Amino acid sequence: MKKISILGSTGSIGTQTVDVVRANRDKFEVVAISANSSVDLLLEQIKEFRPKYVAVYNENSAKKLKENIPTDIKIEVLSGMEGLKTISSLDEIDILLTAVVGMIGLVPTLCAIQKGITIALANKETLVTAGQLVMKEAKKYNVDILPVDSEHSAIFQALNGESHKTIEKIILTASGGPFRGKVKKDLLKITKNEALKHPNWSMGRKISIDSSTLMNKGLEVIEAKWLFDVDYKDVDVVVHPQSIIHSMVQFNDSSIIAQLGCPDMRLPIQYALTYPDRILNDFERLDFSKMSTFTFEKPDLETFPCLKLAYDCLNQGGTYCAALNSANEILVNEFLEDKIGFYDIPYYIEKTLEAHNSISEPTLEDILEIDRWSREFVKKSIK
Ligand SMILES: NC(=O)C1=CN([C@@H]2O[C@H](COP(=O)(O)OP(=O)(O)OC[C@H]3O[C@@H](n4cnc5c(N)ncnc54)[C@H](OP(=O)(O)O)[C@@H]3O)[C@@H](O)[C@H]2O)C=CC1
Ligand SMILES: CC(=O)[C@@H](O)[C@H](O)COP(=O)(O)O
Ligand SMILES: [Mn+2]
Repeated sequence: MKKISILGSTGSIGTQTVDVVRANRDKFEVVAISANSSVDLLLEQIKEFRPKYVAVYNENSAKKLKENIPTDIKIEVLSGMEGLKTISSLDEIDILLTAVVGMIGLVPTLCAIQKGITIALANKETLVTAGQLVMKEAKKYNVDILPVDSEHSAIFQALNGESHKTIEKIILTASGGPFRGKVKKDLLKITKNEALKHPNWSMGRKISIDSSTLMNKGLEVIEAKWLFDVDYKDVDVVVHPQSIIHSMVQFNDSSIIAQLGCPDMRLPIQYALTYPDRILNDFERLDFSKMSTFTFEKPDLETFPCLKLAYDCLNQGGTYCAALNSANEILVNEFLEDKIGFYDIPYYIEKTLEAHNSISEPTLEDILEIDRWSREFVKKSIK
């Protein structure tokens, strides 16, 4: 039995993790769950899985949950950042599946690493914000960071048994998002509902908007750089609208190894939870006889400047990626609240990056301060 704690059990990745656990009750035990404020869903998960701990970030929601837990259920209810840190670093857990959205996942993930707990990482913003620091700590505490993001799981699988020295480049596939093939003038007035319609994946709202701007791919280039310890110039992006090839690795003998599958996040979640084993499931199988086309294109950096901004931040180093991420988190939120337009996202990110004073070799405190500054800068700039 692997004992699991889930950060963000009520979201898109969180509920699919719960599905994987539900199908394999003999292999996994859910020890702790958490969310920001989704009390009703947490209550259902508590009744079904009987975890020992639940952490609710929002204090009022924590209070509400406590009042509604049936008296015959024994569970410790925690709240705030302390609650997230506690359920991430419990002595009794084997693996932390981090599926919160945003860099709020950073500190709890670091706490888990410092306790030697294996990380199944969906929360890409953690590595985007503090990749250097997180990977350094993981090395120090000899902790595996197992990717859940579909592209990174594909790369991880392609690298199985290979020597790091032989990697020539990583080829990240991108769906192109809902606006693939459009040009800037078509997108000036698009709405959040259009941006939320991802062609292949059903995901949370933040990552869906990131996919529509191609910022998701930018964040994934940064994530790949840190996870696989490669130069960012060796991470290429190719648009593959079918989302069947989840990513590829090219080796020094010109061979390319890819991982393919139907778009279903339960597969990379399951692989991270069972690694190094594979287990049987009933997920849909690919049928090549029914697939007529596999296509590939170059990403359009003029229409989707966010991807280029992410590469620029990697080139600059220091805290540029942290500033990019925090600005993007605020701007996506503003876009989702109809307060700004689609192209305001790259516009204000660029303004933030221009005004930002980068710190090389940042500490956690430096990164948290850059995060605070970037958020405030963006909010003031929008006003
Ligand atoms: N969805 C997908 O298919 C994929 C997602 N990812 C990455 O996985 C992460 C999660 O994405 P996704 O599942 O789509 O996001 P969702 O928005 O669907 O879910 C987010 C989860 O985080 C919780 N949460 C939000 N804020 C806090 C907080 N302050 N404290 C504690 N919990 C919080 C939410 O709780 P509540 O319900 O209370 O709001 C919810 O459980 C992101 O980093 C994303 O980029 C990567 C690859 C694919
Ligand atoms: C499922 C997953 O891993 C997402 O990150 C997905 O890749 C988003 O699709 P895009 O390729 O459109 O960003
Ligand atoms: Mn992805």
